Amino acid sequence: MNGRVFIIGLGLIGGSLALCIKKEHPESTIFGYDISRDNLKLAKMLGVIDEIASTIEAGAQTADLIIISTPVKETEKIIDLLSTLALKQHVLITDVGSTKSVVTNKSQVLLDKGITFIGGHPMAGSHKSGVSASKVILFENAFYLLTPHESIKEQVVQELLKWLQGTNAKFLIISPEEHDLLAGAISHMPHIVAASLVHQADHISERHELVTRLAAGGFRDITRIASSSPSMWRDILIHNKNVLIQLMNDWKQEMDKVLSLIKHERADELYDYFSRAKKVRDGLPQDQKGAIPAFYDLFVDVPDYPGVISEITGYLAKENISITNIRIMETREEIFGILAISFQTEADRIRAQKCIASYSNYDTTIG
Ligand SMILES: NC(=O)C1=CN([C@@H]2O[C@H](COP(=O)(O)OP(=O)(O)OC[C@H]3O[C@@H](n4cnc5c(N)ncnc54)[C@H](O)[C@@H]3O)[C@@H](O)[C@H]2O)C=CC1
Ligand SMILES: O=C(O)C(=O)Cc1ccc(O)cc1
Repeated sequence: MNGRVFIIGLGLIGGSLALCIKKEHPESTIFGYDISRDNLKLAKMLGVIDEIASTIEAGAQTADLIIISTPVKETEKIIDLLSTLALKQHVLITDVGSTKSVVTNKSQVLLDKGITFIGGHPMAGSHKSGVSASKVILFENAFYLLTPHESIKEQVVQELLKWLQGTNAKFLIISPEEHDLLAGAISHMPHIVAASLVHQADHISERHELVTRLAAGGFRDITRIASSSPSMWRDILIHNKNVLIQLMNDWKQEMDKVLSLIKHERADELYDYFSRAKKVRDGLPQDQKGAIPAFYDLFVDVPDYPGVISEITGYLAKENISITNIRIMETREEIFGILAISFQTEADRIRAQKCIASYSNYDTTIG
């Protein structure tokens, strides 16, 4: 498509969408604005945008598509500002925020003026922030939820889908309320729980220094999302307050139930509790991206000697297999092998397994 795309907020998500749109529509012009001048210059330097807009006003007025990819509280203010500007008659405005009810309610100021706004949420990302973390494949196979108001014509939704085709995401239309309940359960709650587990371990470490070292394995993996941007998550939780109050109360009740089972040593019921959770968890789809991205991990059973990482990465480099993370596990408990390597795709993991088998005698297992 040939048009002017204006991205407000050039971080991980705004930058990644810019790359996806440019890949699919090379004839379009992508220009951006960010409150941080340094970020803006970096986005231009990295080739994520074609042009810099000096202000939101300057960028918005000539745009055919406007994507608001700022923290959700800022998105509200930007929608207010956009509603005061003289925009192109057929401009399409969307956002990428992790909450949808507050933002879509706010978008009424645009709809009242005949300006189209379609709420959006690409349900993929990372605990990393900033334009330098943007990737063209970030949304591949991920769900991308859209929450158009019922007054929005199908043809306009199709136009937005066309712009966003380069994400290779799976688009679903859903109501803002349903979105917030689902995102609350599978994304917002896990972030709260991950942060709380980190706090708990941190308190214990005041008395037992060893806890930090022992926390290197599974604990580190399940609390990875506690490394996400604190300001982003502060805003998400406040926006989704009503849903989260309900979900957290349910969670507290659930914890009380488990506490009581432990206290009274109800062995059979505890077994059932874990057994039912295992069954549900084992049944989750493995070949698609959820809100919290999966990593394709491969564990390599290697002797713990200096130089082992470069030996393995050397084999992978010979076959041009890129990795996203590599680490020595500090515990052998529950996993076979001590070198954990993460890949972007399942195909890379399979190639890596074959590659390591052909260059060495090290055993590998899939995590
Ligand atoms: N990080 C993730 O994994 C995901 C985040 N989201 C949502 O995407 C949005 C952006 O998140 P990220 O890209 O991760 O954050 P980020 O921190 O990487 O980028 C946000 C950018 O917005 C800029 N910004 C802040 N206020 C601004 C304003 N008033 N005007 C212009 N620019 C402003 C910041 O300087 C920053 O460059 C958030 O609403 C978040 O809820 C959605 C899906 C995944
Ligand atoms: O891996 C992580 O840190 C995530 O949880 C990614 C993420 C963050 C926010 C979203 O609205 C959707 C996905």
